[in-house]
Amino acid sequence: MSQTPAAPSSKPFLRALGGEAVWPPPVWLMRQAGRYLPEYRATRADAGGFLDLCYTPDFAVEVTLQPLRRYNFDAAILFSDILVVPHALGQHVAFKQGEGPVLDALKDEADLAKLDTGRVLDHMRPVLETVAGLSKAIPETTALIGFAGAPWTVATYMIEGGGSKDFATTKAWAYGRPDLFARLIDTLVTATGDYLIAQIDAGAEAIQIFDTWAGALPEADFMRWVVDPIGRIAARIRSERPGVPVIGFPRGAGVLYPTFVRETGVVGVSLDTSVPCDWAVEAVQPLAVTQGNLDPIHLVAGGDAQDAATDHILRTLCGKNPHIFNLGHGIVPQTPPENVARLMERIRNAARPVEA
Ligand SMILES: Cc1c2[nH]c(c1CCC(=O)O)Cc1[nH]c(c(CCC(=O)O)c1C)Cc1[nH]c(c(CCC(=O)O)c1C)Cc1[nH]c(c(C)c1CCC(=O)O)C2
Repeated sequence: MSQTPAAPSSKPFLRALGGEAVWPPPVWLMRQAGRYLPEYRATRADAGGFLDLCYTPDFAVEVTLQPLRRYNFDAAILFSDILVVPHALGQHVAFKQGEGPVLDALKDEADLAKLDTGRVLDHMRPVLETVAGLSKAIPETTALIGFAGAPWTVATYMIEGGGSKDFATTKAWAYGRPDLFARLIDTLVTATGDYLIAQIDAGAEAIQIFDTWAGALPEADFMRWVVDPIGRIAARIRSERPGVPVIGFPRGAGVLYPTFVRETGVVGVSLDTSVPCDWAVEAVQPLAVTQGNLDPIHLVAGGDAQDAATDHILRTLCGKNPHIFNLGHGIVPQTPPENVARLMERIRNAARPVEA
């Protein structure tokens, strides 16, 4: 029996992930829902705590839609956080205003043994309800992105008990007790895979896996703790939910970006701000659909410098090869919303570069 090929999507973001050099390039911004928007701050105040916002579908749907209303982005990203996975596994997680996340740090084997993958999907019910609500609420041409943190980055928060400058405790586990650390990573691969498959079943059309701290590891450990776990999650999605594109974000991977793409099999890869665009055209675009990589601080500074940096990405990464316009990391709270409007206008009105 021959399979009917899927109808080409009317969603520019999904067309780009399918390999089409869409013009103007589809655009969304990492952390597009957040504190730079006054309407986000108002909803967050109504919700109470940050986790209440994540676990109350009406609020979470509302804050996901807020940046779409202003800027008509090509994709919506589920409003949640990467740290709902440790929370779902039974670890204590809190978000303190002005302090960022605080977790009860995992100290030993006994703490590891308490993590329970069996409770993840039940815990995530409200988040999955948000995904289902969003898939009905977003405009027809907007794609819905589900996401999770990568095992390595999530493990750093679980072991350090929050943010960290040098990940010294996590690295000491990874290097000194790789057997124990592998158990944590395996737990996260299972929980994250279950959670992402459930997001797809609730309506997510693409998945992004955030490995914010991938660049902290030397090569051999990058292969073992970044590439291998993300590769296993991506392979599971390919086999259990074929056709749903996965975007990896191995922030700080540098010259290992091509290796990351080849070894994980991701369809898309998000380039951080430090990746030179001309290098990415040669080294990464033949292997995957790229996304990125405007410095989020350009959206703070604004003006001609923002325009010039935007044009550089449009002229190099876009037009010839499929590319999704985005930032190289999340938008920051001090961003003036009018600079995002300026960016959108610049991208949507740009003339397609003439092919050399
Ligand atoms: C490392 C990481 C986290 N969370 C995330 C990452 C990976 C991406 C990256 O590197 O930026 C991912 C994330 N966090 C959030 C989203 C929502 C969707 C979106 O992008 O719009 C996404 C995709 C909401 C959030 N997650 C958080 C906020 C701010 C919370 C508030 O309203 O006070 C938002 C909107 C809190 C958070 N969450 C995290 C930290 C360190 C903090 C505190 C620092 C900060 O406030 O930015 C962990």
